[in-house]
Amino acid sequence: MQSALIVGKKICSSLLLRNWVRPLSAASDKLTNVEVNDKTGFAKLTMNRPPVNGLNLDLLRDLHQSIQDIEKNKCRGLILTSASNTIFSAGLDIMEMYKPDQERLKQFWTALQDVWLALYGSAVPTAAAINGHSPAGGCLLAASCEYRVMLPKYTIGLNETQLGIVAPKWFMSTFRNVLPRRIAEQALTQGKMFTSDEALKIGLVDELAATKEEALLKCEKFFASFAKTDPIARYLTKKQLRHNDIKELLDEKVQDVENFVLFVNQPSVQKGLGLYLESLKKKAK
Ligand SMILES: CC/C=C\CCC/C=C/C(=O)SCCNC(=O)CCNC(=O)[C@H](O)C(C)(C)COP(=O)(O)OP(=O)(O)OC[C@H]1O[C@@H](n2cnc3c(N)ncnc32)[C@H](O)[C@@H]1OP(=O)(O)O
Repeated sequence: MQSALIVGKKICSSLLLRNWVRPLSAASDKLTNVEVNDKTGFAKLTMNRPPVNGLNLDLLRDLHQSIQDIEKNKCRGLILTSASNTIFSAGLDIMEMYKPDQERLKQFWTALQDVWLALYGSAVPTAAAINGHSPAGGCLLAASCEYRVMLPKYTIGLNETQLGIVAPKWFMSTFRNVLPRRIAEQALTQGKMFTSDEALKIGLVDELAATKEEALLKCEKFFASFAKTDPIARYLTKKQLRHNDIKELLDEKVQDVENFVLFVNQPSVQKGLGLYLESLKKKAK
C-alpha cells in the first residue's frame, strides 16, 4: 500500500487520526494521495500513476484503501481527481490483461470489484473532478460518484465494445444510474466516447469547469448542498437506490471473477488486446 493521508496539507499527527497515517514511501512511489481539509472535512483523493493513471493492481489496491480510510474517518465528502494535467484515468491497465499471470489476473479483477463496491456504495458523499480524458475504467470511477464536474476538451465514456470487449453488468448499471436507459444503451453498444460538451448535454457530467480548482470548488458546493440534510438519512436513501446494483455484484462476485478470467484468456481477446496495445504505442511515437 502506497497511499498517504494528509490532513490540512500536512501529515496528521493528532491522536484521533494517528492510526490513519500509513507509512510514507518515497514520494515518487505514491499512487494515491489523500488530503483532508480540516475545516470542511472534505477529502481530495488524487490518483497519481503516470503517465495515464492506468488502473493496475497496485493503484486499485491503493484506491480501495484510501476510500476505506476516508470512510472510516467520517469525512464529509470525497472528491476523486487526478494528478495528471490531461488524463483523469486511461481505465484498466491493459498490461494487466495481456498475457496475464493467472493468479494476479484474479486479484486484479477482485481489486476492481472492491474499489467499485467501496466507491459506488460509499456512505460519504462522492464527486469526481474530471480533469482529463476518462475512458472505460476511468469513466466507471467517475460515474460511480454522485456528482461529476469535467474540464473542457476531454473525452469520457465506456468504450469497451470498440476494444472488442464487453463491459460487465455492474459497469452498465453504473451508467444506467446516471443516464436515461436509451442513451445508456446507445452509448454502451457504440462504445461511444463523449466530449466534455456532449457529456454535459446528455447528463453524464453535471457541470463543466474551466480549471481543476474550479472543478474542486464545484464538487465542494455539491457537498455543501447536503448541509441541511441528516447524513444518515442521506446515506440510507443513497443505499436503497443503489442496493440492487450492489447486491447483484455481491451475489455473483466469485462467478464474475471467473467470467472475467475466462473471457480475457480467449485467444481472440488476447489478440485484440495485443493489437490495441500496439496501436496505442504506435500513436505515442
Ligand atoms: C467479462 C468482462 C471482461 C472484460 C471487461 C474489461 C473492461 C475494461 C475496461 C477498461 O478500462 S479497458 C482500458 C480502456 N482504455 C482505453 O481504451 C484508453 C486507451 N488510452 C488512450 O486512449 C490514450 O492513451 C489516452 C488515455 C487518451 C491518453 O492519450 P495520450 O496521448 O496522453 O497518451 P498516450 O496514448 O501516448 O499513452 C501514454 C502511454 O500510456 C499507455 N497507455 C495508455 N492507455 C493505456 C491503458 N489503458 N493500459 C495500458 N497502457 C496504456 C500508452 O500505450 C503509452 O505507452 P508508452 O509510453 O509505453 O508508449
